[in-house]
Amino acid sequence: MSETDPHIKLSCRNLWKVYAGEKAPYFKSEVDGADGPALATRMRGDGAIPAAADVSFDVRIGEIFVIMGLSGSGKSTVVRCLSRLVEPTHGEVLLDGEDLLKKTNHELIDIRRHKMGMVFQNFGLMPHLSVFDNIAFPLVLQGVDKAERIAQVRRVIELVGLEGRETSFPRQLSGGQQQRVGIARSLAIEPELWFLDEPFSALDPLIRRQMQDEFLRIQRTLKKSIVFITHDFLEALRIADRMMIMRDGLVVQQGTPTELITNPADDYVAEFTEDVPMVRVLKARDVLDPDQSPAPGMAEQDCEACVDDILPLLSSHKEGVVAMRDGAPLGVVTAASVIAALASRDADRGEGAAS
Ligand SMILES: Nc1ncnc2c1ncn2[C@@H]1O[C@H](COP(=O)(O)OP(=O)(O)OP(=O)(O)O)[C@@H](O)[C@H]1O
Repeated sequence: MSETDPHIKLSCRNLWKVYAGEKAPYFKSEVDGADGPALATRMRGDGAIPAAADVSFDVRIGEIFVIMGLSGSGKSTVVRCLSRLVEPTHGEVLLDGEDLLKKTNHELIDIRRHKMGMVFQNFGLMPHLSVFDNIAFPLVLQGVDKAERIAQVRRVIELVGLEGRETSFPRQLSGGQQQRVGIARSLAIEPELWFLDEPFSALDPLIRRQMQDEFLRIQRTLKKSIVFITHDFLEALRIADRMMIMRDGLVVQQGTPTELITNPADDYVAEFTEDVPMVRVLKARDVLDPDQSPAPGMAEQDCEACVDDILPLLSSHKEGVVAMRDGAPLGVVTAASVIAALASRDADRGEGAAS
């Protein structure tokens, strides 16, 4: 059972959120063991909105779990249900095996204040407070004493690279800087669970990419358990350990970004992934020629490296690059082996989407 699995931080089980439920009430007995898609269709027919319909997934400790889907597919609803900012209609949300839906309001506030960090697309900063005070705010709510507060705010300001801007007000900062404040503020309480709802979508592409790098750097240090919403598959590809695609409140597919790209469940998933360049998906281990033996002096690269990262090496090492796993050669990547693999994967992808 997932709730006893020590690797799982958060487990969302058969979660439903039905809006307009007062017009068309749906009770526990109806959703228990129901066929999610069929019941969601019936609800819509009755004028209700099943914004989350039988949603189940796990977030493992230290992983980045990405939720994607078109506008209105239910991503924000699900994430808000995880912290009960939106009250679920039915289901279980297990944090370290304990059901948040069974907590009292008082217990919930305490869990949110001490265990959950949230970052939103519109930054959500308080305009009348300085950078320092914005970041300190959740610590004030927690009742952390002044000396500890100052030390902690300084720590997170350094972590996100905002030294020197402590006395600025949000209006004096660029979008990227404002989001750094949002990130620092959410990290100040050292949350175990970190929810990010399209945190970078308001930023221009260059800053967005820098912020993704920063985010990954911070995550390598802090190893939080993260739920991250995005519209952008390339962003998901860069950051996700695993991901989930939603449509009309339902989960369409879950897997690693590579699994979704190479084996999309349907056309909806395939459309999200169609612009993704395969050189950023395929790894050395996917494109090597296992029959070619490494020659002495050949360049080496880890078998998990992206083709995108190997191509520059291949241009200066025409004889090929040895793909290594745990210090042993797996095979040789050559220009010909890369081209052959790309051609066959593109063909597979075409078939997957068409079927
Ligand atoms: N308070 C509410 N009352 C009624 N319906 C709502 C409410 N909040 C959300 N919905 C509906 O629930 C569905 C899912 O909305 P949600 O905001 O979760 O989608 P989303 O995937 O996060 O969209 P976006 O990417 O645009 O933020 C939509 O049909 C929306 O209109």
